[in-house]
Amino acid sequence: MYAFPSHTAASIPTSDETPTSDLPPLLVLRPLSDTWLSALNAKFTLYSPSSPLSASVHAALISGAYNRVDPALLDQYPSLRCLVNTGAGVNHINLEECKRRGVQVANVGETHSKNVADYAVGLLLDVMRRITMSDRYVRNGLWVTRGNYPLGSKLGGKRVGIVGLGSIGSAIAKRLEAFECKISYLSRKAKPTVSYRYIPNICDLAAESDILVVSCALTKETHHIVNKQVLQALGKEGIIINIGRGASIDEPELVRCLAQGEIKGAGLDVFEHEPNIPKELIELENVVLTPHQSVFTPEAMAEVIQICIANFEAFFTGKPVITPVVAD
Ligand SMILES: O=CC(=O)O
Repeated sequence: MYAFPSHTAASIPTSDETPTSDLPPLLVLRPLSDTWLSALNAKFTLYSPSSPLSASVHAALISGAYNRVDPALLDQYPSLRCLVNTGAGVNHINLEECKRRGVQVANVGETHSKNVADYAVGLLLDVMRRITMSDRYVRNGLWVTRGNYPLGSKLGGKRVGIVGLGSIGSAIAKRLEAFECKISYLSRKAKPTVSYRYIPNICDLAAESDILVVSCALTKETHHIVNKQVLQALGKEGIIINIGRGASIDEPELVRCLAQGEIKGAGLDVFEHEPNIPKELIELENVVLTPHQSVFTPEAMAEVIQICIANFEAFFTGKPVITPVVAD
């Protein structure tokens, strides 16, 4: 999922039982690039999970890709009081268990929202205007032998249903307003501050949309929120975009609907069992597939490092973390 290059957590110089620095100790439970390592090394003494002292460290850096934070993991590190997650989604963290054990949890707040929103619009334009498909067509020499590629559809003016109008969904809506799209949304509650239409039922939202964009957090309530009925309500001309979490869509059902022409196309950056993607999906022409990368830009990464450091600095000076995640 998170394609951070180079170092793995195991390659962090393991501080031994006699710390040689006064910098606060930090357990690193995720792979790190050189940029991360040098930024963190300047502020903290880094411990890898294999360090004999790891069980006594109070703060840890984690990521959604590698760390399911469940009672078993928390048992291994009984001294932990602060976890900072380098992403936005926290479906891999048992927040109630953290709360029960007095572990503060932070993520990176809204840092990723604009990047993810740009990417969602990019995927949508790609699917509708068939950009990747046309690229394949040209590369395969088919322009010469078969002539022009079939027309894609216009995005402007389409009805877009946004599932989850949090900071990512709102940033997507704002971008799509510029395309004169008609925006409706589903979220836990209607948002009095927005003018978009609130449709509290997902099947109704799909039935009233040409495009469904999934941008909600993955929770018990949103697991497979897009199921067979929703896809059927979206209909044969419908397009689905997912930049949230794969398991918000019933993936086998999505593949079946795409293959049988029950919906028109999909742009997917997330999947149910990453990095594994159903073979049938890969074989389909009407989809654009990318490897869970909507958050990644160098600009976002620089910001993420600063936010993670600021959270740890708050924790180590006895203050609450600055971008807390709270259990519902
Ligand atoms: O998917 C990425 C994130 O949760 O930040």
